[in-house]
Amino acid sequence: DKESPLDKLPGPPRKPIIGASLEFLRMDTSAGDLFLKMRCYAKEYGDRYVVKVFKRRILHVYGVKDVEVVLAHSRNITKSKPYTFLQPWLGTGLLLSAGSKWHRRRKILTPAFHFNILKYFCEVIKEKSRDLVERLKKMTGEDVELMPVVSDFTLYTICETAMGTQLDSDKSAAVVKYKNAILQIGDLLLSRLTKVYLHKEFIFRNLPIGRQFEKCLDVVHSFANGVIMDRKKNRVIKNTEDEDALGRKKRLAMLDLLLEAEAGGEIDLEGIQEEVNTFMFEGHDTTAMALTFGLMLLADDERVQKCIYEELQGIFGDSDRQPTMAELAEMKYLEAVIKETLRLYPSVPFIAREITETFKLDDLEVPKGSEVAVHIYDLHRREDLYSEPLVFRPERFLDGELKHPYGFVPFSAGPRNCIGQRFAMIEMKCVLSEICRSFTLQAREKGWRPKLMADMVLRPAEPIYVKFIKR
Ligand code: HEM
Repeated sequence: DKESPLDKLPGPPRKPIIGASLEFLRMDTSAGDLFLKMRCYAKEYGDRYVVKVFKRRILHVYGVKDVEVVLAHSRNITKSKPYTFLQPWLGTGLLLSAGSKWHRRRKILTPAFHFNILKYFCEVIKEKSRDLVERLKKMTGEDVELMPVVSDFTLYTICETAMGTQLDSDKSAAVVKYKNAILQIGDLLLSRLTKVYLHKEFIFRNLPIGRQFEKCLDVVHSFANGVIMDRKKNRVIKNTEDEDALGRKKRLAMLDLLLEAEAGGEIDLEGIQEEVNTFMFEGHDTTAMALTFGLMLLADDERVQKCIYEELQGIFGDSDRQPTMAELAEMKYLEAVIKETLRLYPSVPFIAREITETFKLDDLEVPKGSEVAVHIYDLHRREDLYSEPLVFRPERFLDGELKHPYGFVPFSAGPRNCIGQRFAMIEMKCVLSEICRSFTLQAREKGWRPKLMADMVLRPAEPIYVKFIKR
C-alpha cells in the first residue's frame, strides 16, 4: 500500500491493513447510525477528512471551494465503487455509467426534458396533482402518513409522463410491491456498505442478504419490464406535433425516444431496461422525499403557508383553474420554499466519484485511484454560507443571502448534474400549489423533526404525519 498525499489529512483512526473499517461494522443502519456518524466526522475533523478502508482512501469534502472543483471537473465523472452495488438493478444507465457510454446516453436522453416536452408533461402533472388533492380531501382532519401517499403521486407521475404508461387501479398492488422493494434495496445496500466483507460479489451473492437482494431485483425489474412492454404495445405516436382524435397534441414520452433509438440501432433492449429502471427510480424517489420534507416543514410553519397562499391568490384570485407554465414560473415565493426544503433536506445528500485523473484541491494532490465524497447535506448547513443555517426561512433565497453558486447544489452541478431538474421543479411547484390552495396543513407536534437516514436518497427514519384541513 503506497503512501498517498491524502494520508496527512485527519479522519477516523487508521489501523494497519484494515484502516477504519471496524468503525462501521456493527452499525444499525436502519436507525440512521451511519448518517449520524458522517455528521460527527464532519464536526470532528473539519472540511476535509479521509476515511480509509483497506487500500481505499475516501476523501470527504463539504467546503464550497472544494465542492466546486470536484463537481465542475470535466473528466472526473466516474461514480465511486459503492455505486456498483446498484448495477444489478440499474445496470449502467445514465446514473451509473461513465465515459463514452454516458456521453452517448446523455445525448439521446437530453431532448426528453426539453421545454416543449415539459409543457406536455405539465398537463399530466396537473391531472395527477388534482388526483392527489381529491385523495387528501377524503382524509381531511386525519393524521396522514406522508411518504406512502406522496410517493404514489410521484411514481404515477413519472410513469405517465416520461414512460407514457398509465398505471391503472389494478396495478396498485404492484406499485406497493415496487416501492417496498426499493426501500428494501436501500436497507440491504446500507448493510452491505458498512460490512466490508460483503463488498465481494461472490460472498454477498451466496449469503441470505444477497438472496434477499435478488428477490427485490425480480420485483423492480418485472415492474419496469411491464412498463416497457405496455408502451411498446400502445405506442403509435411518432412526434410531438401529432394530434389525437380530439385534436389535442400528443406527447413524446422519454421511453418513446428510447424505442426510436432502438429502431435506429443506437440502443438495445437491455439499454432501454437500464434507463427505464434508472429514471423510474431517480424520477420518483427523489421528488417524493423532497415533497415529504417540504410538506412537513410547511405544516410546522403557518407564516410560510400564509405567504404561499397570498402569492397564489395574487395569481388565481378566486378561480380554481390550474396553473399554466407561465404561472408556475411566477410562483417565486413557492420556488424559494422548495429551494429552502432542498437546502435543509437535499434528496441526494452526498455524491461520490472515483478519481480517474489526478487533480488538485488548492495544494492538496488528490491522486488517481482515490475516491471523493461531496456532502451536499453538510455544505447546505454551513454557518459561513447561511445565517442560522438550521432555521427554515425561504426568504433567504429571495434576498440574495447566498453569494457562492456552489453553495446550493441539490441537483449537483457540472457535467453530471441532474437531467430531471426542471421536470422536478415543475412537478413540485404544481402539486404544492394545488395542495396549498386546497388545504391548511397542521403538524402533529410543533417543532418536531424526524431522525434521518440516507441510502440512495435522504429519508426520514420514522414516519411523518400531517393533517390536511380543507380551506
Ligand atoms: C427533487 C428532485 C431531485 C433531486 C434533488 C435530484 C438530484 C440529483 C443529483 C444530486 C444528481 C447527481 C447524482 C450523482 O452525481 O451521483 C442527480 C442525477 C440524476 N437525476 Fe436527479 N434529482 C431529482 C429529480 C430527478 C428527476 C425527476 C429525474 C428524472 C425525471 C432525475 C433523473 C436523474 C438522472 C437520470 C441522473 C443521472 C444524470 C447523469 O449522471 O447524467 N432526477 N439528480
